[in-house]
Amino acid sequence: MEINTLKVESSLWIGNKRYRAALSAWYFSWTELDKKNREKKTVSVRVSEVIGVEDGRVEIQPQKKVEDTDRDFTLFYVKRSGRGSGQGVLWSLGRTQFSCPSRDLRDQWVTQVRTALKTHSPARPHRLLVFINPFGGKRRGKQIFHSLVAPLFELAGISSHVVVTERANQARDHILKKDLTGFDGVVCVGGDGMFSELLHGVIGRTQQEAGLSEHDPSGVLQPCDLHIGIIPAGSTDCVCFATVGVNDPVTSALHIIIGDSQPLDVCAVHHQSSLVRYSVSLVGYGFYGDVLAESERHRWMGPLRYDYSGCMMYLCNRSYQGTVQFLLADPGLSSPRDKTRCLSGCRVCSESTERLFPLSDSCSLYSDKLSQYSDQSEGEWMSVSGRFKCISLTCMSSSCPKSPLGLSPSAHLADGTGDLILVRDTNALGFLTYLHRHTTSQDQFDLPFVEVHRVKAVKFTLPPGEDSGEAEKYERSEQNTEEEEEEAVMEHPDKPCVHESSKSGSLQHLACTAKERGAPGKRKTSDFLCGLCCSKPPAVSVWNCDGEILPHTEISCRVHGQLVRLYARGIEDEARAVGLCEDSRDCKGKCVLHSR
Ligand SMILES: Nc1ncnc2c1ncn2[C@@H]1O[C@H](COP(=O)(O)OP(=O)(O)OP(=O)(O)O)[C@@H](O)[C@H]1O
Ligand SMILES: CCCCCCCCCCCCC/C=C/[C@@H](O)[C@H](CO)NC(=O)CCCCC
Ligand SMILES: [Ca+2]
Repeated sequence: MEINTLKVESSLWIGNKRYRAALSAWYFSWTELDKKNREKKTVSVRVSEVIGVEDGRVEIQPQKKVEDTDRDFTLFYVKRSGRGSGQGVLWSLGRTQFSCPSRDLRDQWVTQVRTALKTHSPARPHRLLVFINPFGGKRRGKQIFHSLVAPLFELAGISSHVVVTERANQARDHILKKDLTGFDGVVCVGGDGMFSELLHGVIGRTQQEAGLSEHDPSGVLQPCDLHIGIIPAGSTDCVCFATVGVNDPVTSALHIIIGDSQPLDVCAVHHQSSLVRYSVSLVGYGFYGDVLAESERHRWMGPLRYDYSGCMMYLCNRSYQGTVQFLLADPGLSSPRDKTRCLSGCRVCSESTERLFPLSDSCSLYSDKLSQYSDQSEGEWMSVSGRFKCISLTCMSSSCPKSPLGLSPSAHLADGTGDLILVRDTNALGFLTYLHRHTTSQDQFDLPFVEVHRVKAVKFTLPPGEDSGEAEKYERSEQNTEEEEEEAVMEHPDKPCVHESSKSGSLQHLACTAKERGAPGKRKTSDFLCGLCCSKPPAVSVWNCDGEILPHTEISCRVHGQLVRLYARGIEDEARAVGLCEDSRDCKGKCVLHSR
C-alpha cells in the first residue's frame, strides 16, 4: 500500500473479483482487474459523497447488521438512482464491501478514508437540532425520521437532538430563545409550514445576535450561518422540491450529511414599518390567497384540501383591483423569460454571490452586505394598476409535484431577485389555460393577460376609496354568505347570480337565480358552489405567504439575496452531476457550492 498525503492505493477484493483501489483527496475509486491484471471498468466515488466507512461487513437496511470479519471494511456513499418523479436526481445509500489481504491493511484503509473525510469534506454537520411535526402532511413525520433518516445520521456519526413539536411555532420559538451552542444546523421533518418556522427562527436569531432590527423595510439583514435542512413530510414540500428537485427523505438526509450548502433568497414582507413575515416560495394575492383561505376550512382533507379548494376558487372566477409597484432588477443579468433553469452550480447565482458579497470572507459578510444597498441607486419604481386574477412574487421557481417547473421556471434560488407575475383579469378559459400550463412545459407567460418581471422589491396598494380592506374584512365577507343569500332570495327572487352578471360571464353553467338556488338551509349539495361563489364577491383578497394568510393587504416586499443557507445543492442535472465542482480546483472556489 502506498500512502502519502494525497494517495492510498492497493489491491482489494469485492466478492471473488480483484480490484485496484485508490483513494485521493477527491475520489475513492476501484478498477476491476482481469486474470492478466488488465484493467476493466472503474467505479469512482467522490470523497465529498462518502457517507461513512465501517470495519467488517455491515448492512444498515432493513436493519443494522455487522459481521465483524477482520480483513473487511464497508464503504457507504451517495448513489444516484434515477430521476424519481421530479426534475432532480434521487439519491440512495450505496454500499460496497471490500476484503483486504491483511487486517493491518484494512485498518489503514479505514483510517485513511476517515482522515480524507475530515480533511477534504470539512463542511459536514456533527450535531443537528431536529424538529418533527407529527401532524404535517400525512402525519408520517416521526416514522419517516426514525426509519429512514436516523439510521443514516448515525452511520455518518451525526448526533441529533430531536424535538417532536406539541404546538405550532414551537420550533421557531426554540430557535429564537434556546441555547444553540454546538449545533451546526437545524432540520425540520414536515412541510413548508415547518420550514417557515425554522426560517423565521434562524433569521430572527441571527438579527438579534447582530443587533439589527427586522422592522425597517429598507434595512439590511445579516446573512445566517446556521444551516437549515428539510426532510420532506408535508403536503406540498415546495421548498424541498425546488431546492433538491425531488421530495424524498433519503435524498434530503444524504444532502444534509455531506454538508451541501445552497444559499437562498428571502423576501421580507412589511406592512408600514413592521415586519409581517419572510417568504421564499410565494407571496400571492387573489387566486392563491383565496385557495389558501378556502383550504384552511378543509384541513381535515389533508393534502387534498388544496386540490379541492383550487377547483372551488377557480369556479368562483374572482378578480381584484389594486396597484402593484415594483423595482426592476438589472435586466442585463438574467430574465424570467430567458428559458434557462437554475441548476446545481448555477452561473447566475455564483456571479450574484460575487455581486452581493464583493471580496467576501466569512468574517466580513455584514459589512459586505451593506454594499448591496449603499453602492447601488435603487432604480425607478414601475407601476401597474388594474384588476388581477392573481399577483404572485416568488424568490425561486417554486416547483412542486403539482407543477414540476414551477410558478416561474427560470427563477434563480440565489440571485438576489424575485419574479413578479401579474395575471390580469381574464375569462375563465384564459385563466384555466394559465393554470394548466403550470403542469406542462408550455410557457405560462406567453399569454396576453400575463406579465412577468424580475424584481428587487414590490409594493401593493388598494385602489383609492377602497377602505383599509385588511384580512379580517375578507373573513367577514366570507362569513356573511348565508345572511346575504337569504336576503337575496327574499328581496330579489329573480336576480341573476353574481357570476351571470359579472363582466366575463363565462361561467354560464353556474348561472342561476336566487330563487332557483333556494334559501341556504334548503339547499342541495349541488347548490353548494353557488353558495360559495354567488354571494357578493369580496372586493379584497388575502395574501398567501408561503402557506400562511397575512393579516394585512397593503404590503411592501424586498428580496434579501442569499439570506439563508440550506443543506442542498440546487437541482442536479444528471449530465452535469458527474464531475461538477466536487473538485474546487475546477471551479476555483467560484461555484455556488464552494464560494463561501
Ligand atoms: N405539534 C403541532 N401541532 C399543531 N401544529 C403544528 C405542530 N407542529 C407544527 N405545527 C404547524 O403546522 C403547520 C403545518 O405543518 P407542516 O408544514 O409540517 O405540514 P403540512 O401539512 O405540509 O402543511 P403545509 O401546507 O404548510 O405544507 C405549520 O405551519 C406548523 O407551524
Ligand atoms: C388545471 C390544472 C391546474 C393546476 C394548477 C397548478 C398550479 C400549481 C402552482 C404551484 C404553486 C405553488 C406555490 C407554493 C406555495 C407554497 O408556498 C404554499 C405552502 O406549501 N402552498 C400553498 O399555499 C398551497 C396553495 C397551492 C395552490 C395550488
Ligand atoms: Ca431569486
